[in-house]
Amino acid sequence: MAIIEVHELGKGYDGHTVLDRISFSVAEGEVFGILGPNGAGKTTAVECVEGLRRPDSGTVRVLGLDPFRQGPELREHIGVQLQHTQLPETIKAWEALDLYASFYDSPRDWRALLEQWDLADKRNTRFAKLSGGQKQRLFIALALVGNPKVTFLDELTAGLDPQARRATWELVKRIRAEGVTVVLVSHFMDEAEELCDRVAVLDRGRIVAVDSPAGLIDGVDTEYRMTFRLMDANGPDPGDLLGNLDEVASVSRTGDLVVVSGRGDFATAVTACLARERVLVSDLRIDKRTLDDAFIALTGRSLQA
Ligand SMILES: Nc1ncnc2c1ncn2[C@@H]1O[C@H](COP(=O)(O)OP(=O)(O)OP(=O)(O)O)[C@@H](O)[C@H]1O
Repeated sequence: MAIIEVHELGKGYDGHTVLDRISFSVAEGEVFGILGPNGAGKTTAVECVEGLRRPDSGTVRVLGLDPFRQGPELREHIGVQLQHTQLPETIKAWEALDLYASFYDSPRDWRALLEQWDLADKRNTRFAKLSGGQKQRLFIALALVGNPKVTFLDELTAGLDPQARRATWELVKRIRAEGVTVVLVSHFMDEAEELCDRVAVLDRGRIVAVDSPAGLIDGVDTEYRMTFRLMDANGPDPGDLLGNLDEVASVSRTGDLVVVSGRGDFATAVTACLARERVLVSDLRIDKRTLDDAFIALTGRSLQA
């Protein structure tokens, strides 16, 4: 069952279109990613769905409610972690939870949330004195205190170091395991690949694909990419040698660096050909396609650029 339905949602600022009639739906219980580069319109889209911004056109329904017109009713059932959530520096962890709980008719017991998110010994610690990871867990607890059916997490891991990001991913998996639908806004491919059941790829205000991460990767016409350096830059041209192999889709060269993409028994075919032609190479690396490759295939540019 769809818990969120977005149909032809349009939004612009000062005559400039930011969302160009986007449509997607989110099923109950899934982790749904909205993925795109900075400025693609992700926050605008999600804030229209949360009822925080008024769409110019189209319809949005969350749990059957219109977020803008039925905001107060809807907010009883959603949990939101905004991109730039802040709390007063001196508020204690328990006070923040108690305050947020007071906004809802049937909140969860925040004492249990403190336990669950490993903050029990920090209940009297002021917000400013919490570590980055503890603040992150407190924000998640705050997003869950209203006992939501859907929670929105916007750039949850921006600014965190790799270890803290991975720890946060585990938290998202825990939210999902509790049966809460998660809408995750991110510009990190690896995060979406790890966490999302389905992803909407947003680029310049348009949705260019909605699929599972594996489905998006399958859509890329090549499976592997090999890079290597030529030890003799004046030797035979690798494009001529490799370009005719059935397994090879493309060959590009910049100086002594060669990038070859292909599918099937690609690595064997390429290395056998190089050996046969006595082409010596170094720094050889083979990568399997990732969501980033799918994004490049869909939009013509990298998300990480
Ligand atoms: N309130 C506003 N008034 C005017 N322009 C805005 C407003 N909010 C966003 N924009 C513009 O709309 C575009 C999309 O912004 P939005 O924050 O939705 O993108 P985003 O994909 O979430 O980007 P980021 O990852 O950088 O947050 C940007 O060009 C931004 O400058």
